[in-house]
Amino acid sequence: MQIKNYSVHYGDRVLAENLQVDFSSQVINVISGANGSGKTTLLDFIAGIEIKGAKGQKIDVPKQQDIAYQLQRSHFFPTLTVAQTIQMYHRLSGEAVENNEAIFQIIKREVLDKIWHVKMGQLSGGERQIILTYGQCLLDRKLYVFDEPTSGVDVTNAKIIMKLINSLVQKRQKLVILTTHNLEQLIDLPVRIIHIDSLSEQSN
Ligand SMILES: Nc1ncnc2c1ncn2[C@@H]1O[C@H](COP(=O)(O)OP(=O)(O)OP(=O)(O)O)[C@@H](O)[C@H]1O
Repeated sequence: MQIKNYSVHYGDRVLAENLQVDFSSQVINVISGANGSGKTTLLDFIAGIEIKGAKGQKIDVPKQQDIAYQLQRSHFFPTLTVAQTIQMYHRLSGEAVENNEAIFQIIKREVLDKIWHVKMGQLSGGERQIILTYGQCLLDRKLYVFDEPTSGVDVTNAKIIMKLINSLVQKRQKLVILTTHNLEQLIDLPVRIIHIDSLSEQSN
């Protein structure tokens, strides 16, 4: 998958100019860069959120209905329990993936079962992030996009989230793109790091 001739202009401010970004289906594609460098803007563009000022050519980007996009600090219904939240994802996706993939069963046993009847609004930020990532990974899509999925998450929970995301690539041959400021959490994982700032420098 590729984005070509990608430019973002906000008035006089040029965030990107004629960039080309290639994504691989063999590894986790990680977009890194400073605050405000345009990581979320690029994810929004890929996911089909229309952004005034952004344009580019999408090559082999799946249709919008084949993309799962998890926003940064996404919130779910705070009064639903974990069980009800997972049930909602099941209604969207069926239970086949959960039953076939060992990683789901491990996380269910080690993390979810302990908080199964707790309301989403009562969970810690890190716990909520695991539930939402778990739910996203239950969906059966071609492309999965995660905006800072481990932001504000402790080391143990970040590892769980990254294991889930990695299973999309390794076990289910899905295309995965994520952004992060925590490159150290990617050690030992098959990743391709795309430094958005240096892409901009190359095009200047
Ligand atoms: N509608 C808009 N008009 C002007 N500037 C905008 C608009 N939308 C976004 N921006 C600017 O674009 C820049 C890129 O934003 P973006 O959210 O993509 O950054 P980011 O790399 O994801 O940052 P962070 O690491 O802080 O999450 C920011 O400086 C933001 O202020």
